[in-house]
Amino acid sequence: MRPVYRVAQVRAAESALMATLPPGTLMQRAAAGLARRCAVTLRDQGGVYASRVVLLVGPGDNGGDALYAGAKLARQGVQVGALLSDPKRAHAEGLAALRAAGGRVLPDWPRRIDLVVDGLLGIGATGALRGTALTLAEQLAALDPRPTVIAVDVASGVGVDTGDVPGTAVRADVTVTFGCLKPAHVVGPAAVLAGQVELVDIGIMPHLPADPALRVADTADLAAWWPQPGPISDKYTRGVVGVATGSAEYPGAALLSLSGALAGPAGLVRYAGSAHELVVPAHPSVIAAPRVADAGRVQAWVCGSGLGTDERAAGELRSVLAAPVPVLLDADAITLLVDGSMSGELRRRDAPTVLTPHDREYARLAGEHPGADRVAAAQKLAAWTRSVVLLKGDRTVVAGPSGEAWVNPTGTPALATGGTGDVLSGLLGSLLAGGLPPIRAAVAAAYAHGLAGRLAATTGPVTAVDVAAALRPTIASLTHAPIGVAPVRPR
Ligand SMILES: NC(=O)C1=CN([C@@H]2O[C@H](COP(=O)(O)OP(=O)(O)OC[C@H]3O[C@@H](n4cnc5c(N)ncnc54)[C@H](OP(=O)(O)O)[C@@H]3O)[C@@H](O)[C@H]2O)[C@@H](O)CC1
Ligand SMILES: Nc1ncnc2c1ncn2[C@@H]1O[C@H](COP(=O)(O)OP(=O)(O)O)[C@@H](O)[C@H]1O
Repeated sequence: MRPVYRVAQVRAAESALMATLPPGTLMQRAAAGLARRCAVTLRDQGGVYASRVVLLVGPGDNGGDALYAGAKLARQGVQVGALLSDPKRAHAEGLAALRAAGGRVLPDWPRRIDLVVDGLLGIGATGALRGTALTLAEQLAALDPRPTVIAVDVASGVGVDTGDVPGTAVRADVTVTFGCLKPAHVVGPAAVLAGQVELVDIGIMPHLPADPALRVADTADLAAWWPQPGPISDKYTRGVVGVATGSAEYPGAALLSLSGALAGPAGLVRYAGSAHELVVPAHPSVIAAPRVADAGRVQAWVCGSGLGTDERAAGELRSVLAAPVPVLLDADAITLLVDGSMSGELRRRDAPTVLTPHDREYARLAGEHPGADRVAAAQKLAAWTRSVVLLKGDRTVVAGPSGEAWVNPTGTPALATGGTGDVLSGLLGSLLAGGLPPIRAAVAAAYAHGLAGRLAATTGPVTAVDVAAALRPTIASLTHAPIGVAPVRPR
């Protein structure tokens, strides 16, 4: 797990550490890491010596980092020029260091540029870019050919704590950040503008709180969490997932959510719904019944996609909500919840509930669009519904009722195609049935689903069927599941 901290947490940790160090130490550490990364990029592009670097320098310490890094590069033979957004307020010592190393302040953009270092704004940014900083960012975006851009700490113009992009912002190829990740690196449209994020350790980690604002799962988490069968497992002890999706009208939703469920760790998949005669020929291992009440015992239910919103569907949803097991609600189940008649059943549930809305479903449930702060939006709905909320998107957010929040790093636009949400819900339900706590089940499902989308995209345009098929190799590689039979050693 990689922790992510908000600006106030970072500032507090930095202050605590700075009190123990000579003034300027942290900026020197930051600038050294930044200069190292710039030199690597220049080397990859053909050479450091005599390459041309433009520093965009704002009025704060972010500009100071850029100036000191520029001074280090100038000493390695790089031609470094600085464009200042606010010359009177540019970091004076940094500027003196740049000049002493042979760098200079530029009156305008030079013609040849190998690398731009964006030091306009860092964690002191508020709102959309304005003034000369905005002009410089617009001019940068218009450069042709586009030079490589390395952002200092964050790409200028993004909402650091939210990942929102309220106006024009710099698009970076690489962001060199200091101390820890911030939300703008991992969530919302800002995450895309960050490019590849590299973390420079400046020593603040021990001063950061144990409880981060946000967490990002990694492959080690997935390997540790994914339920695995053991020698004494049977199909029931591995967990049984019930899938109440699809209908005679929308049988595809049933087939897709079942294919997601069948890729998960549950030992048995049951289906309940009016598509029951259609599902068994496609998925012979599934036990199918017409209604939830006839389906038999399960350890988790998945309900919603393709279910419809008629009386029959509402009745099935009531049966699912009444079950004392974890329940995942998606699509039509969310629509059915919106009219409020089942909100009592939802709030009274003792067993966990997971809601998986996309933005329009979120707006229907919450009465407002998720807005600029997607993490806060997911946390708010989670607290209000006492559920785990998986808010879908390019960087899917998972939040629990206690405020714990995660963001998924594996998403891909290839998943923006009909039915992939059904595959996700089936997989997530199987993880719930397999015994994973609901936040972990949601995080793990989104992670594997994103990777499966990426894998499916390597062989052409992606459909939801391709994503479901790609789940198997993805999960095998994530969980190091043994493939084949271990060789028996001759005695
Ligand atoms: N603290 C530490 O220990 C370390 C910090 N480090 C570095 O410091 C960085 C933070 O520096 P910082 O606090 O000086 O803020 P920073 O982002 O450079 O500038 C803010 C100024 O910009 C302005 N401004 C704001 N919004 C604007 C907008 N939308 N459009 C235009 N202008 C806007 C605003 O001025 P205003 O005009 O509003 O008065 C404000 O004064 C951090 O990201 C990291 O790089 C590293 O060295 C490691 C150690
Ligand atoms: N632009 C995008 N980039 C990355 N992932 C996306 C994008 N658009 C949608 N997704 C993902 O694709 C899935 C779509 O789910 P959903 O909207 O429920 O579709 P459906 O109802 O057709 O199955 C979700 O996992 C979502 O996070």
